[in-house]
Amino acid sequence: MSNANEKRLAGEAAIRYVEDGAIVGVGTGSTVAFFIEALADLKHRIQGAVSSSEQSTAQLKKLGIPVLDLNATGPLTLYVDGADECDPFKRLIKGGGAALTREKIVAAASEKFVCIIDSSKRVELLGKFPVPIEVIPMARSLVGREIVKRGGQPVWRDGVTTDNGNWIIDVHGWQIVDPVALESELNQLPGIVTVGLFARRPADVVLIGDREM
Ligand SMILES: O=C[C@H](O)[C@H](O)[C@H](O)COP(=O)(O)O
Repeated sequence: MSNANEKRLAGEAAIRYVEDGAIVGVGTGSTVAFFIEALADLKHRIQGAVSSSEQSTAQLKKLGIPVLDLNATGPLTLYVDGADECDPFKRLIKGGGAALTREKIVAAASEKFVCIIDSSKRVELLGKFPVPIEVIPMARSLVGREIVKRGGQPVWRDGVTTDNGNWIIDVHGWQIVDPVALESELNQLPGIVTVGLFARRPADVVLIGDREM
């Protein structure tokens, strides 16, 4: 089966976690786009969605799904999002689409995180996909030097500005044996807004195509 078909199946399968009357946390990316399409069929049964990016907001609005402000909703029951890599413990690399900061916020506000992927995203060890890090622009070089000290090769995603007005550094060359420790350590560095490791708060459910991992 092609990756696109698996993404579609995963997006559609995640619908079974949506409860009547829910406010659904919605991630970003090509897999989530299938979920949003399927969610539109249920739009009269939900209150709306909290979006993790301008891209998802545009799609949600186009399909007539109300987009709500996280500050007004309180905790969410469900967050659905894709990933760039997923290890056997449901720990993830995210941020290939530069939406990692809002994604991590909405994930943190949600009781259950359902991650939807195609089988190419499954790995034993995280790190083949470069780890995205959102940085405050003036801290780009500082953060880059800190990454080099930790054995990574930082590459500035030149030309990309996040929805929050920041920049992205992609870190190549890490084989991440302890993603929780690395995420915690990087979170302490001045200038880093968000690390694209979702290990301290991994997914609760991973759907690869329409089957649960
Ligand atoms: O910033 C983007 C997100 O973290 C996406 O969830 C991730 O890049 C996966 O995207 P896709 O579903 O397009 O492979």
